[in-house]
Amino acid sequence: MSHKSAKDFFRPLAVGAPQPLREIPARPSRAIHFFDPSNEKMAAKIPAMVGTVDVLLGNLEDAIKADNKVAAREGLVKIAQETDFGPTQLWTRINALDSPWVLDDLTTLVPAIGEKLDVIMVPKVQGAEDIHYVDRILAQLEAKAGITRPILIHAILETARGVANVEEICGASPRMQGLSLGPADLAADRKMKTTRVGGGHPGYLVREDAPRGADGLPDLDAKRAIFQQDLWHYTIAKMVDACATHGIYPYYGPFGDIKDTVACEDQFRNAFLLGCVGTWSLHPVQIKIANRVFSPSVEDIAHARRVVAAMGDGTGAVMIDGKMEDDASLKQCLVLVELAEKLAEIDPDLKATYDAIETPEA
Ligand SMILES: CC(C)(COP(=O)(O)OP(=O)(O)OC[C@H]1O[C@@H](n2cnc3c(N)ncnc32)[C@H](O)[C@@H]1OP(=O)(O)O)[C@@H](O)C(=O)NCCC(=O)NCCSC(=O)C[C@](C)(O)C(=O)O
Ligand SMILES: [Mg+2]
Repeated sequence: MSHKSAKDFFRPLAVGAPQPLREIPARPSRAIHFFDPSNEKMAAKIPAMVGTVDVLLGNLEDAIKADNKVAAREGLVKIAQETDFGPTQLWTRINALDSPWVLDDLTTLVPAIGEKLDVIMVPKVQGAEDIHYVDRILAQLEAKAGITRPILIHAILETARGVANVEEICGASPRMQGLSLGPADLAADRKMKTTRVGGGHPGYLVREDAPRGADGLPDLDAKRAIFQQDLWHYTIAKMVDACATHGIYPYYGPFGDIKDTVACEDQFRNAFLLGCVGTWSLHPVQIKIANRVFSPSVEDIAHARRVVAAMGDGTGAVMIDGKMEDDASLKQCLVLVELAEKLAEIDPDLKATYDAIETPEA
């Protein structure tokens, strides 16, 4: 595998293409809300959703019928041209690189709405070669269309090979913005035996030991607690490490059981706690869940500010509520405080909530 020299990594890949970014901005993206631009009823709702969700994503790939692929592409162009997105980001998910639609997706979208598109999500990414292909063609199209800032790339991990190559994918281009989990395709590709779109599985569990009976032997008839485990823990943790290593952002992905808002919130929170910055929303009901979960809680911010106040110059160790805090726990607290500040910039309700927190004397 040949790698570019350091001096060439940030060179545009086409004459006249915009300068690649040296750092990917940490823009709030708690919910990436999917819509089908060929579905007129759904598309009509999009302009009113601006400002209520961090990212609106016009989906062109799976979940769009083959007969509607052109209508979806054209519908997205129309919505993008007619809508002022304000603080809300506009993303798209293009068709897979081996599909008959992807070339037209790119050559249509970039000249028509390239200035408005923040991020292009590429499905079923297998390795760095897929990112290199999209990277070069975007540069050519941007140069031709006179686009002034680079369109970023987001890869969905939904094949075993993609997961195995996750680090080279993250480092393949300065356009790489982040990664999402594609649990349905990934399960199929790995031959996992779940038929669900994300979420846990009742068969994937650990069981409490049997209690000892009067004879000192395990009572195998006793009722024992079981704890469902997270099928996606390994992959999410791997994604988080790869993204943090490369300065880009990890996201959960779809939760297909739309009606089970409680389990959805649990799955999203697991991802938040492990380091993800956001998730997908497939239905309007999931936006509120994602915004709540991926915004630090009032309790977390109150605690974090106390630690920040108590730690002074950040060195040494102090006791707060019986617990030791030191340089490292200060850094943990700063992750939450800095995230809250970023979110408060774009979410006035959240700003009011955080502003109202009284920070007691340390
Ligand atoms: C699940 C579905 C079919 C239920 O659709 P529904 O019409 O049955 O739902 P509803 O509750 O009856 O809808 C209520 C209202 O909300 C609207 N609505 C409903 N959804 C949306 C939406 N997203 N955005 C905006 N509006 C929406 C809908 O049009 C309706 O409007 P109305 O009250 O005026 O009649 C529908 O919500 C939908 O199609 N969602 C998007 C699905 C999607 O994008 N799937 C692909 C991503 S997941 C994936 O690809 C996997 C992955 C990563 O690749 C891998 O793991 O491998
Ligand atoms: Mg998929």
